[in-house]
Amino acid sequence: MASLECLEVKRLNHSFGFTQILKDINFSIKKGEVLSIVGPSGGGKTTLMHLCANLLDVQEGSVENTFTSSSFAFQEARLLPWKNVIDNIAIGLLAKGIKNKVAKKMSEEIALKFGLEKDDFDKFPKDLSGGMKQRVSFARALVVNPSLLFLDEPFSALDIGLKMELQTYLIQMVKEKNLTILFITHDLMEAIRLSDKIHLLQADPGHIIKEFEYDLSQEKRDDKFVYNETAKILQDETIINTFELQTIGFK
Ligand SMILES: Nc1ncnc2c1ncn2[C@@H]1O[C@H](COP(=O)(O)OP(=O)(O)OP(=O)(O)O)[C@@H](O)[C@H]1O
Repeated sequence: MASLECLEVKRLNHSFGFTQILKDINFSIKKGEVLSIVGPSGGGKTTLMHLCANLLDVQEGSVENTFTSSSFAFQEARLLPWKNVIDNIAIGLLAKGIKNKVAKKMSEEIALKFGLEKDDFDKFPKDLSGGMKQRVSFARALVVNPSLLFLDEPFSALDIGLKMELQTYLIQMVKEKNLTILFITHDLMEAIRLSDKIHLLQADPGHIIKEFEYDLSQEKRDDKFVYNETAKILQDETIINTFELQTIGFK
């Protein structure tokens, strides 16, 4: 039986003060899909994600979310400074009513899976590198086994090795657990590596101007596929205009 879990965005408009940020946004995400919203800086991607994730009140239009659970990872790890690595990871589990001892054990297991070491478990965020913080942030988001994961530029501050490692892990989760992802990025290569669908958000006000679809399953996408598809998309007239690539000599 097909899953009924779905996120549906209809005729969404959003303004801050007198400035319209989003205009007539429509899309839906089904269970197991990875949808990326790409677009230039300031175009309204984060605002759109916050509306979808119920972190911001909808002013006009609707967001219907029937996923059973969701979690987030952001560009900055947003860890609680007064909690150590394991306690930061365990937050969502404890909020779900899971017993302290079990939550701790689950957090330790996922911490190891995400490349943290036993020596790191008692460390506080101030004593972690940026990459370690992001590992903790991913572990915290995934330990609750979410049905829908919201990702807002979570890789942008990471080195290429860690980026690939975390992306490979996500792809594995999509395949094994049918994880659904709404992914915000301005990195086309990243979007092509991970997404079933890419929606291009043009700014002023932010609206979806074009959609791209990729059928090849993510675990089969090698570097050649990603480079070729990125080269192709960079020649797309709408992409060139949206990212204003002609002014920097890409044409
Ligand atoms: N709380 C707020 N109050 C007023 N203006 C805001 C608020 N949040 C965002 N904005 C404005 O809305 C516009 C879109 O911002 P948003 O962060 O959604 O864009 P973005 O596409 O995610 O950008 P980036 O890729 O740089 O993170 C920007 O002009 C920003 O200054």
